[in-house]
Amino acid sequence: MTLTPHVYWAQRHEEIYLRVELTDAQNIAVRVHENVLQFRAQGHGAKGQNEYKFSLEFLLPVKPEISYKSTQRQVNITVRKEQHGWWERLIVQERKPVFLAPDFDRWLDESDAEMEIRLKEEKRNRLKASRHQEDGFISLKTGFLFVYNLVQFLGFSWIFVNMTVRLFIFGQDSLYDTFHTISDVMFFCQILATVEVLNAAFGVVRTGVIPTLIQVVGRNFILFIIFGSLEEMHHRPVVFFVFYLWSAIEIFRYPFYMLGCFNTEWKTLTWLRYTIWIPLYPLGVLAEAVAVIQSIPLFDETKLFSIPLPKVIDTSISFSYILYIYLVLMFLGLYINLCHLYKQRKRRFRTKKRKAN
Ligand SMILES: CCCCCCCCCCCCC[C@@H](O)CC(=O)SCCNC(=O)CCNC(=O)[C@H](O)C(C)(C)COP(=O)(O)OP(=O)(O)OC[C@H]1O[C@@H](n2cnc3c(N)ncnc32)[C@H](O)[C@@H]1OP(=O)(O)O
Repeated sequence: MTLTPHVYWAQRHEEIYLRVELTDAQNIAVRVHENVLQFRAQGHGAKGQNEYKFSLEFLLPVKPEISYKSTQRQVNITVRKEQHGWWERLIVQERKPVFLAPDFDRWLDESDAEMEIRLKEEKRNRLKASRHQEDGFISLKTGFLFVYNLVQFLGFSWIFVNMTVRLFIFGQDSLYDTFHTISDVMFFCQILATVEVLNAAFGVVRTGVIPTLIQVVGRNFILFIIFGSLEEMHHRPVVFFVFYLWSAIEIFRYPFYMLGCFNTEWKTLTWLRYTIWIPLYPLGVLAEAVAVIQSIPLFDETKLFSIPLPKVIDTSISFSYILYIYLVLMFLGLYINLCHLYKQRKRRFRTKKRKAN
């Protein structure tokens, strides 16, 4: 005697779903030939562990390729309709066989199914639109970062090359007029560098705000307050050392970022970006500290930026006190940024190694 399993069905405009109630089905044979689906399998059904089979002649043409998935409780079969449309019933015979019933878990009537299609379509369109928006934002961000890094690279390269050439041509004399030849471009680059704090704050780049703030505020303090406001500092060799050390890292850092904008890297450049800060950063802070120390008597003499006290006391608080505090802050800043750069270096080379494995 042929045993038939319970079969439940539902449809969409493009597909037919069949759920065959057989537990632990094995040796499943299912195929569609000339719109007739034939199914045979062994499993546990309404009549216990047995071989079960059934066949269905579909009402309208279907594609011969079918897909099925057997789970512990049932076999799910998906058949694709030859033509997109809604069928009034599943099979050719008007009287449905007793083993066949609607699958109410998946059942939709035609208007529900149309609504489902519309919702899917809308979801797809929304996804597409947000992807377009995202792509637009990413390319705008990449373009902005690339131009920013390029401008900084050109600025710092000009500074570095100019100072090197002048050193070769004028020797020691070039140390005394660095400020006059270089300061305009350095002012421009360092004002522009405040963009890096905003980039970090608004998540445009993946980096911490504090290290960037320390870097930008630290340099701008030296550039604008110590060098910019005291003419007596302009001819000191310390300007040369500070500017040279600052630009020496930037001629590697910015091209590294430029390549990063296109997800590209040049290993030597990456190594230089994450390595030469090791000698340059402490030397840079040392040069900046020398500049601050040299400026202290000048601020005392000129009383520039001193804070006046009430007339009866007839004195003022010299700016040099602020500079002593700043000297302490500098070494605190140096410590924070050395730790940050060390972490960034470890992260970069660890990731690279993992990728290589
Ligand atoms: C709170 C204020 C208190 C003020 C107190 C003042 C204290 C004073 C302390 C003074 C210390 C300053 C001394 C300093 O002036 C001395 C010198 O500069 S000497 C010369 C040597 N200097 C250096 O080597 C430092 C150079 N500067 C830097 O490295 C950065 O400015 C720093 C913030 C320190 C670290 O950079 P960052 O955190 O950004 O690390 P990464 O380069 O690894 O970048 C992280 C990821 O972000 C991507 N990124 C970053 N910037 C850009 C960009 N412009 N364009 C594109 N992409 C960018 C980068 O690719 C990384 O992405 P991923 O991880 O995906 O690779």
